[in-house]
Amino acid sequence: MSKTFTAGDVAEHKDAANGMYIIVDSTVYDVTNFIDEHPGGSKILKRVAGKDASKQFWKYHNEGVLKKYAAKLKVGSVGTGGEKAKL
Ligand code: HEM
Repeated sequence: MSKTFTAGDVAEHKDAANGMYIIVDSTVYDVTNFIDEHPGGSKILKRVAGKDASKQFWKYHNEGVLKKYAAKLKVGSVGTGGEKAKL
């Protein structure tokens, strides 16, 4: 599944009720089911749910982590409203 989101769409996914999304380098990841297995802990991920966490992500991980988890967690990318309208 791949979809184009606005930052506003992602911001609505900040808790368990709507699911928790995070943005890393314009890619949107659904971490709802991953949060309890995150080796860095659930708390830190919950804090950035709904936001662009690129800065925090690259502070603690390398490219290999994304390669390993993208297939499982990626739900789309962030674009402008215009791109979304074309879908
Ligand atoms: C798609 C999102 C994420 C995935 C798939 C992910 C995955 C992982 C994995 C596999 C590890 C184990 C260490 C490693 O293999 O490098 C880890 C550790 C960690 N993660 Fe994440 N992570 C994500 C997002 C985040 C975010 C947004 C933060 C910070 C806000 C964060 C903070 C940490 C911390 C602090 C550790 C522990 C580092 C250490 O023990 O040295 N992670 N994460």
